[in-house]
Amino acid sequence: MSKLHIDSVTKSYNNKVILSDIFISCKKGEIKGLIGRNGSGKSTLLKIVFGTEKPESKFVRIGNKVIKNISDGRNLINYLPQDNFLPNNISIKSLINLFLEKENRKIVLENENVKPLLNKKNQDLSGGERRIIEILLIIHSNAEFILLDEPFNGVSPIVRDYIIEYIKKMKSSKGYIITDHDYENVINLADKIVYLQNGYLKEIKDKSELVELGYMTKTTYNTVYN
Ligand SMILES: Nc1ncnc2c1ncn2[C@@H]1O[C@H](COP(=O)(O)OP(=O)(O)OP(=O)(O)O)[C@@H](O)[C@H]1O
Repeated sequence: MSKLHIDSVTKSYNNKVILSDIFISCKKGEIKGLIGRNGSGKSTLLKIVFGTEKPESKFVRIGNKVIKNISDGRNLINYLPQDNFLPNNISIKSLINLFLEKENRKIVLENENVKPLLNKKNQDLSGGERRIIEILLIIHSNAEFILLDEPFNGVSPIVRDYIIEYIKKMKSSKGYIITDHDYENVINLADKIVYLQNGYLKEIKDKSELVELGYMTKTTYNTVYN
């Protein structure tokens, strides 16, 4: 079974260590939830794994293949950035044809949420509509491992639920690392939760640890979980 193995990730900005010798792995069929306070380095970690940010050190491997840059990871790892990444002035239909391999297009072209948008241009979509298109393009790429940076950002509850169900439906064929401030849904969706703080990753075994770690107040925890 394929496994994404990420090791020895170290990154500093302006002499401040953001990531200190990070290790994280993900198996096919597994969803890892990555949470942490604002500025803890979650996006930086995902960008480094994908290859758009340069670290001081990293070791990324899928199966026996070492991934040193974006081209090594082509068809193996894909990444949904926090911010919109699709070009403007191009119809959604053309974007689907451009981004996806032929065999993966039909399922997206025939998706009930996508169909009404096919002839619209990217810049004419609402934020939530754009996020659905972006997520579907990433999930239906040939990549075996998917990194999702704030997939629920700016989407209404109904769209968020749709995305959650969609990821669950697609779970068996891919591995996911997901980060989002919608921690409740990340926690519900993920098989394992890791918490990033002060450059280190810690596996969360019990949600109550999130209070001890200062991620949420006891009041919020009691309101949400008790
Ligand atoms: N290009 C950059 N130059 C300098 N500092 C940066 C740069 N990119 C990120 N940082 C800093 O690195 C830290 C981690 O940023 P990052 O975006 O990875 O955090 P995050 O956990 O994803 O935050 P959020 O949850 O707010 O999106 C922050 O303190 C940020 O200011």
